[in-house]
Amino acid sequence: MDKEDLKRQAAARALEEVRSGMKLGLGTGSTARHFVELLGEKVRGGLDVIGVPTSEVTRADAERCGIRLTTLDEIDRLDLTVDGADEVDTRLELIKGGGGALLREKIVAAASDRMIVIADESKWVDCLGKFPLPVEVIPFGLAATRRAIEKAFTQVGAAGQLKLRDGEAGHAFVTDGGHWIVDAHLGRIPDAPRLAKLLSEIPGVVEHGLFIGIASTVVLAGTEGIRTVERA
Ligand SMILES: O=C(CO)[C@H](O)[C@H](O)COP(=O)(O)O
Repeated sequence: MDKEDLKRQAAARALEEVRSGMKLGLGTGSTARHFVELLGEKVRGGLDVIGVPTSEVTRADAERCGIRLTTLDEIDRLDLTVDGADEVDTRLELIKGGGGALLREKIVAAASDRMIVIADESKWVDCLGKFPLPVEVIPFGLAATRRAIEKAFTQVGAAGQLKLRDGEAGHAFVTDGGHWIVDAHLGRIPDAPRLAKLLSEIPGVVEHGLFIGIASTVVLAGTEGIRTVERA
């Protein structure tokens, strides 16, 4: 079974949690896209839901699939967000933002009663940090912001290279919010909750890819089957 099959299986399991009338956060990335496609099939079969997309790419996918969309300005809370992740640890702390949508993903997940993370089992780790940690930054004063980010890493005993994410034609990658992303190649993040707090205090940092205490459930699809882990 290839990875896309596993991602789709995880997405299908999460879909079992969706009921008519729900307001849903729609994640970004290849695994979340499977969920959007499967949800679209249900919607075409009569399921009545409304979604808030976490990126322009997901907005386009959802529209193509016939899913009704709204915004967080028009509705209050969401019942459920289903999204992928780049890494998940045993405390259900996440690294997200490989696809560059971390800011909207975090806003949407935080506005949801539940967040289900869907992933293939390769995303499950003992310690976060092998996947480069995305940090969304304001272009103004980038060098100063980078220094502050590096200081935060030192404070938690982490170290590694910070690389500005490349976009098209030699330009920096630009997020849906018009910001840049620096990816931190740390290898290991010893204290993710503390690092999350420190990064949030840096003025030039818009958001970071550490999702702490946000995911309620992780659905992991592997060759042995599907495993569901709930946050303690
Ligand atoms: O955080 C994300 C996008 O910003 C994605 O959820 C994350 O990168 C996982 O993507 P994929 O399902 O393609 O592995």
